[in-house]
Amino acid sequence: MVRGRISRLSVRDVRFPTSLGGHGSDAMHTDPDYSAAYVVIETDAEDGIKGCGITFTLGKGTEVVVCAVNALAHHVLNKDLKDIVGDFRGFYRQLTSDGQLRWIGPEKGVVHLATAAVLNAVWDLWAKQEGKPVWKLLVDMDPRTLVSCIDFRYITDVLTEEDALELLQKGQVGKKEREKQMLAQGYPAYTTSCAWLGYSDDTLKQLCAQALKDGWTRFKVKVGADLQDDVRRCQIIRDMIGPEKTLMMDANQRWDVPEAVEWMSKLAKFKPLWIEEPTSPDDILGHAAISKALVPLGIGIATGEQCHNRVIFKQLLQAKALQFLQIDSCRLGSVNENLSVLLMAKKFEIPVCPHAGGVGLCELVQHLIIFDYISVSASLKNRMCEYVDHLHEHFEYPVMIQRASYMPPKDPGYSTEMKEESVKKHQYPDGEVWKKLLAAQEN
Ligand SMILES: C[C@H](O)[C@@H](O)[C@@H](O)[C@H](O)C(=O)O
Ligand SMILES: [Mg+2]
Repeated sequence: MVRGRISRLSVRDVRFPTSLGGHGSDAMHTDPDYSAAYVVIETDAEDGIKGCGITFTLGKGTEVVVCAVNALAHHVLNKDLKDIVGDFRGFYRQLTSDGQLRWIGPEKGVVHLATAAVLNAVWDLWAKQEGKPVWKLLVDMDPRTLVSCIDFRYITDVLTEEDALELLQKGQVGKKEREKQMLAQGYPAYTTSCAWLGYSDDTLKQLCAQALKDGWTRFKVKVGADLQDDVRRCQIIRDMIGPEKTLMMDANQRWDVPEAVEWMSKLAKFKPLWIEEPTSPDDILGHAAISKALVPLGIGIATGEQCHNRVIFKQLLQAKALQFLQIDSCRLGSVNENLSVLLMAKKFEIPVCPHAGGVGLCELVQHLIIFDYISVSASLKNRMCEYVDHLHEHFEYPVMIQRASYMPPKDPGYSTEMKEESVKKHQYPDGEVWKKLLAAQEN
């Protein structure tokens, strides 16, 4: 089924001026322009099918990721897709272990974001050629093939190939029923879109009222910049959603460890399910200390959107530093590395609640979490996938939300293909949208 030699790779810098409306803003990222390094790979096969992949960025710096994608391109060009996916572990290893490029990683930062964009495009291409959405490609794949996509280097002390195989084989039981359930009911979601930090109280109230009308029952609010503001905003939301609905808080790495504990003790009365990214994403023991202090107050720790790689996730799990694990489809090395993290989370019995606050992240991560439910976790307890209501109109296959749940995508691929018109308009700095904005800034 898999065909063609990769004949072309292009990468573009696509930016949306979301900062103008405060969309996506938080305590650390006060002016985010949701952006992507957008990769398209083509083959010499006659079908004309292209693979599209993104990694998520915030405006400035997208051009750096674009450079890194170009630096990785020679690993992909002129390769047969059959050879890539036939030894996907080897290919992942080749990309992440480039003897020169790994010096500016390894498996972290810009070069890893670039790896994600390239691999996301490969998964999109593979799934499109198979005529299946990525989640279904994964669900239908036999456990041995799934395991052959994973690089177990650095994680065999907690997850060996044999462990992974065993977990996936166990996951086969009841798979058909769970797939049916997903197709009928979808995967539960929560919304972050009402309560970005840059929104006024009026906007917050209006969006929250609308979200309640639309059936949302789980809400995330940004905190961390100013305690009085947090108290006021959390009070507004809690009053509006009532005591039963779920509230989460997200500080985006704003605090030191003692400050996180102190601040959250003051917000505990709003009964948050979790505090997300209370401190530096690299501080594993710091997260463990915060977790130890806050779990008795009924507050869990969630983190992962800026977790470099499977090694850090391994240590967060080993150190009991998190109660909710947030995978990211563009920060980790695509499906391959996410598979290893889903399996480690299963082993440690920690619920996975993916990160999706960005452009295209909802589109991608829905595939991973639907696969996780059907083939790995088999549980919805304490689990939900983030949703943000921004920029879906720029995608060829946008997410479908019904009754506050992600409905499994049916179109082949990874839902990553962007509308050419949108890409052209938003390309930085020459697209129509940016030409206008940059000219206005000059005047
Ligand atoms: C800058 C971005 O919008 C972040 O604030 C966002 O990803 C956030 O942390 C989230 O959890 O959705
Ligand atoms: Mg977050």
